[in-house]
Amino acid sequence: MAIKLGPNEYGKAQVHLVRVYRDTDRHEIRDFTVSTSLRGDFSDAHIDGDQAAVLPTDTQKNTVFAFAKEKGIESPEQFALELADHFLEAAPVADGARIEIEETNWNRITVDGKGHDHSFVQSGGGNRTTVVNVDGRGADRKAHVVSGLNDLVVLKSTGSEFHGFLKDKYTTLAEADDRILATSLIVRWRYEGTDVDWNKTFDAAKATLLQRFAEIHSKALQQSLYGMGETLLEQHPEIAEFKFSAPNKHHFLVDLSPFGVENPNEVFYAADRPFGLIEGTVIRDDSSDPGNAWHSVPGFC
Ligand SMILES: O=c1[nH]c(=O)c2[nH]c(=O)[nH]c2[nH]1
Repeated sequence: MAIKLGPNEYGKAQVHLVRVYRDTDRHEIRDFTVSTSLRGDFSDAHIDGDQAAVLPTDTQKNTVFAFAKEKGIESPEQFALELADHFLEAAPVADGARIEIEETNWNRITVDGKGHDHSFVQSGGGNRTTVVNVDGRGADRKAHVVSGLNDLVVLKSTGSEFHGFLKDKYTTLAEADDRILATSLIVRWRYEGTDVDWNKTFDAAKATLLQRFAEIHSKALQQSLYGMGETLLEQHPEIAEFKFSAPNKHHFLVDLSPFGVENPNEVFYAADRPFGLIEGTVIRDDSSDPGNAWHSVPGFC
C-alpha cells in the first residue's frame, strides 16, 4: 500500500486590515479581511518537514499590511490580484495563489445632515467579497476573479406567490398567492477577464440585483434568483456566470383566530430554522472555461 500527499494549500486566514486614507481632513477607510493561500508542490514540507520552499504564513500576513501602504487599495479585486502575483514571484514552488477578501461596510455618521469627516458606522450585512485565483506566471499566467456579496438580507412584503407545487401524502403547505419573500443572499459572479472597472461594476451589479428582487413578481424564490442573474448577465458582458445560495427565510402567518382576531396577512412568525435553501447558477452558453475560478470559493467549489 502506498500513501501519498494529496491536494494541499496553505496560507494566512482572515488578516483583518483597516486602511485609513488621511490625505485630507475627510478620511476614507477600507476594512478588509484577507485570506491568502498558496498551492504547488509543497510535499517536502509535509513529508520531511523541510521548510526551504515555504514562504511563511506570517510573511504572507505582513505582506498584506505592507501592500496596503505601498500599493494602496482601490478595490478588493485590484488588491487581491497584486497580492496573488506577488506571492507567485516570492514563492517559486507555488504554482497557484488564492486571495479571498471580504470588505466590511462602513458609512459616514450623519451629523447636521452631512456625513462626518472621520466618524463611521458599520452598516451590517451585504459585505462585498472577492476571490482571486492566479495560476502560473508570465505567458502562462491565468487570473480568475469571482466577486459577490455575503448575507445581503432582503424582503418583499407582497408580490410573492408559491402554489401549484407537487403534493404527496406528507404535504401540508398551503398554497400562497400573497406571501412574504425574504432571504439572506450569498451571490458570486465570475468575471470573464481582469480588464474591469471593479468598483463601478460592483456597484452596478449590486444595484441591479436589488432592483430585480424588488421588481420581479415572484412565483418562487428560484424564479426571482434566476431573473436577477439573467438581468445581471444581460447588462454586464464582462460577467460570465452568476451563482447564488439563498436561504428562504420563511414567514408564517400567525393564527390569531383563537383570540377572535383577524389576521389579513399582517402578523407573521419569522422562523429562523429550518429554512429552504435555494442554490443555482445562471450562465452564458458561450462563457469561458472557469479553470480554477471557483477553487475554494466556500459553498460554490
Ligand atoms: O420559493 C419557494 N421555493 C420552494 O422550492 C419552496 N418550497 C417550500 O416549501 N416553499 C418554497 N418557496
